[in-house]
Amino acid sequence: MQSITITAPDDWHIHLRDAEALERTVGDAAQQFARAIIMPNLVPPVMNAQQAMAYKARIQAHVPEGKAFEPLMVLYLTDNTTTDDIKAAKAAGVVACKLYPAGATTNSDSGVTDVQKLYPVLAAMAEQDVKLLVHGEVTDNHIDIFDREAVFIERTLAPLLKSVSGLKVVLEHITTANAVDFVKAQDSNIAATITAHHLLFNRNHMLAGGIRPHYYCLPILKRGDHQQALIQAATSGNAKFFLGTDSAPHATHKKEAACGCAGAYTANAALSLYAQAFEDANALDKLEGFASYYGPDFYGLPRNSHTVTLIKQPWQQPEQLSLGDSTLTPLLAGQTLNWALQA
Ligand SMILES: NC(=O)N[C@@H](CC(=O)O)C(=O)O
Ligand SMILES: [Zn+2]
Ligand SMILES: [Zn+2]
Repeated sequence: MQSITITAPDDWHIHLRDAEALERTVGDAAQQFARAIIMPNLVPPVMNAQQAMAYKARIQAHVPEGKAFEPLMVLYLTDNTTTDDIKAAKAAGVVACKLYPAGATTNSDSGVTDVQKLYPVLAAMAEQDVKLLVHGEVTDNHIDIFDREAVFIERTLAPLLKSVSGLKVVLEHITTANAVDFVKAQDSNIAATITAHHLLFNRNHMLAGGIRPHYYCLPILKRGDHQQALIQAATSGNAKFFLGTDSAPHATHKKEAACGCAGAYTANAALSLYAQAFEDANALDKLEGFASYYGPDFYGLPRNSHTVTLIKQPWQQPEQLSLGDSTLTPLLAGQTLNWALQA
């Protein structure tokens, strides 16, 4: 049987939510990954060190017996974040802050309305070596949803990088050739995460032959040529591109709705999905760098010392998974996945 053994991977962008969701989300994440960057878009958001540490403890309480899983905590930047918040966060072990342009995505209403006003806070982050993680989309109604990432890069990210020096920035869940080209052209302080679903799918999967809400996430799936650029970047061995699932649970009834929520749940099958994408690109030998080396290297953390093995053994992605009192539909529900994580 074909198999591949790699250094244990980490997830550099995941949504675990809170309360009764944690049993599902933490269980799945800990099965697949040794560490994860925990997104702070709770309601209300994780805005200070104290909230981050309390959230971390709630996550840790749900790590299954016998599993080691380290949540890496992130603050949610608002118009009111101060340089003192950054110092306190750093002292508490928070590794990054997340910039959500207000209104850009799920639970981003408290996000930043004017990024320039935040430059002093970003400068404090650079000084303290707290990373900036960015949801890179503009929110203007008149900008086409398929162009929002490219416009954000030009209009917001490029000036930000020129104005705040020394800041380490991850452009999260990139979806376009524009983002790939931009990140490649910057110095080593700028990197990007790529999801499994943006490697495996393009907007045809979501829209041709019927509208498929479980493929709807933000930034939205783009044209096939953008997908090809992402595959090329992820499998190139360029250390600026690394794994971030953006696994984001929403109850099934909230996705299969007249106004469905944005987010794809991939945590329970993350490594199977990435292995498929890399195999399809004939690049399984590049999976370890992408999944297990470049993330910790960028964050200045040690690589994991244990390994995991993936075997080519078909299994069926469940139709539904429990999520507290509700159910969620994972990506590719009911379909056969070729790669399995060895227990
Ligand atoms: N990616 C998504 O479509 N949704 C994420 C938010 C985000 O990462 O933008 C969520 O929290 O549901
Ligand atoms: Zn996002
Ligand atoms: Zn996300």
